[in-house]
Amino acid sequence: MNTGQHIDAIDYVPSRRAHADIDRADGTGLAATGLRHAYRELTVLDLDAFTIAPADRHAIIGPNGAGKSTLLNLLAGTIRPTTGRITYNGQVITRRRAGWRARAGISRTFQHPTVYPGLTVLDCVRMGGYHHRRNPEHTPQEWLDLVGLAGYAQQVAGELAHGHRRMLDLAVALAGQPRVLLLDEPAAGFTDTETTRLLDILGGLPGWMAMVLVEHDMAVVTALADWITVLHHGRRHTDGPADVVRADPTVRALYLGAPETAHAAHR
Ligand SMILES: Nc1ncnc2c1ncn2[C@@H]1O[C@H](COP(=O)(O)OP(=O)(O)OP(=O)(O)O)[C@@H](O)[C@H]1O
Repeated sequence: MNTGQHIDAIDYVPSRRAHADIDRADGTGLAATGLRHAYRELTVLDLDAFTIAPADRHAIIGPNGAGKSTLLNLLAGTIRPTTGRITYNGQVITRRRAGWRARAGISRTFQHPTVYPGLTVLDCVRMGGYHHRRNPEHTPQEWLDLVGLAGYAQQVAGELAHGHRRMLDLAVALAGQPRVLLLDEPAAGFTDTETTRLLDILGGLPGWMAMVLVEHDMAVVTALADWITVLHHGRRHTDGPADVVRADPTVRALYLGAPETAHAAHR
């Protein structure tokens, strides 16, 4: 066990979500065991287990630097764990790169969207769905319609405003026809109108699509998630059904601050 200074600050808490959840789903789903990530000697994430079964809507919350994006990056394959194992539908994918995982059904959006800035909006979505080009569920234009960018198809992606760029990032991820959608602060920097639109879009996605949501905005978490994991200094502070975690006095005191919103804790 690593003894990095970050991690020692909080007790180890086993997940309330058993690996039986994956078994219940006939072995399908995304599962990590003994997942640890360190930068040099500093461990920034240390989780015994983390599982996503089909149709799960799972939010990861916690203060800045808690390890939320690190966990998402490990699941997406953007970074590799220092130790631990990740499986997807029973297959070990720990060393698989992000592109391989996207083709296998694990797509993600970014905290800072990195859409192909020189391509048109439409071509970005074509790229996102490239591996399904012979048998797409929807055309690129239909994905743009869904996210409200129908009128921007021929615009250069790098010239989009922040909110539109985020929506494009989502369309690119969806064009990959994910079974697991990883969302890194999808509502960050959005106006209330854009957040409402985002919630409509995400709430309208097929029920079988699993979602892992890193988000500071508790209104978004409440609208989308049925399960919450609270990370603190890289460890699971607690997890459980969304309403139970939101009512937990320690979570409220440590993280939520003012009722109903986490924004205050992050500003
Ligand atoms: N490339 C890196 N090199 C060194 N330390 C890093 C690196 N990336 C992240 N960290 C550290 O890892 C810890 C976890 O970072 P991470 O981005 O996962 O936190 P987070 O919970 O997503 O935070 P936020 O809410 O601010 O996005 C932080 O202490 C951060 O400074």
